[in-house]
Amino acid sequence: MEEMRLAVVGAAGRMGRMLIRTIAETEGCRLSGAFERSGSDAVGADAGVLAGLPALGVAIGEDPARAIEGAEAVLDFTAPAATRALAVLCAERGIAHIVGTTGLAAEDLAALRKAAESCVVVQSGNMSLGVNLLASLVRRAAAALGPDFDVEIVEMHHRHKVDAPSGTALLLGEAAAAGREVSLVDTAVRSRDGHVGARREGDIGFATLRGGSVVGDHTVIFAGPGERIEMRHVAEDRALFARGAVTAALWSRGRDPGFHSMADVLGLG
Ligand SMILES: NC(=O)C1=CN([C@@H]2O[C@H](COP(=O)(O)OP(=O)(O)OC[C@H]3O[C@@H](n4cnc5c(N)ncnc54)[C@H](OP(=O)(O)O)[C@@H]3O)[C@@H](O)[C@H]2O)C=CC1
Ligand SMILES: O=C(O)C1=N[C@H](C(=O)O)C[C@H](O)C1
Repeated sequence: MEEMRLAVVGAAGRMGRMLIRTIAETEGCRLSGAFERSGSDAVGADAGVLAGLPALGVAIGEDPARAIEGAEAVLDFTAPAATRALAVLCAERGIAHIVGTTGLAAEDLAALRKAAESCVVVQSGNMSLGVNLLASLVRRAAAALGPDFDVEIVEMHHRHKVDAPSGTALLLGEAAAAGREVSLVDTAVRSRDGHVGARREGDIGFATLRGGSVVGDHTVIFAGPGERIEMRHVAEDRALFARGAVTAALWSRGRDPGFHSMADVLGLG
């Protein structure tokens, strides 16, 4: 079968460069296009060279429509505004949209679900196997432990991260809420500061740490009467996320339009 053609958005970013390297080393796919924000220093550079590889013959563009022309899937780890604009472009062309961008608001997710009527959308706050397996374990633990066990989610990321809580922390929070059969919107306490009062039963709390070069640490704590369970995932390398995104792109080939999570891709759904 012909290699699958993949385009990378936000190509000069931490994940963009990692995606270019991962595509180059993965059998069955090749980079067909890459673009960056208009005015970026990376525009015009060879995508391979930008990612620390030999030249790939794909120049970084600044016109999204041209960059995704001919692609079968677009890998998108950028920012919410860029993801929303791409959702429309991918839907119009029936191109699979693999979304790793975090910090998405409810309206952004609604736009992705709308786009999924016309193309495959795979969206996840974390594309790694480990985190998606952890989420299914958290769901089971939350269902088994019940309200005597308070759920707190602690995450730490590098100093450059702009959104909080992390997409992964929210994904794990959703898993805990699903296990308890409650809505995360109704139970989440996303930060605490000052005289906030005692913890309400059923709250799902989040705490955010930022610093240094931490790739991504997440701990889900179930704190009960006299005992505590901590479930932890440590990401040591961004390649994890890039490999997950490329796996999702390959999985999307030939599928009907629809909205999917990484758990669907990995068979953990
Ligand atoms: N789901 C997952 O598994 C993972 C998700 N992420 C998420 O991916 C996103 C990116 O992370 P990271 O790579 O570290 O961030 P970076 O800031 O390094 O990269 C983002 C890139 O996207 C570019 N960009 C932003 N807006 C646009 C636009 N409108 N058009 C084209 N390019 C644009 C940025 O350009 P500029 O610098 O000019 O703004 C930048 O080059 C974050 O939301 C992060 O949380 C990260 C890792 C794993
Ligand atoms: O911004 C990052 O770096 C990461 N973002 C994702 C998140 O918000 O959870 C995934 C990973 O933890 C790295």
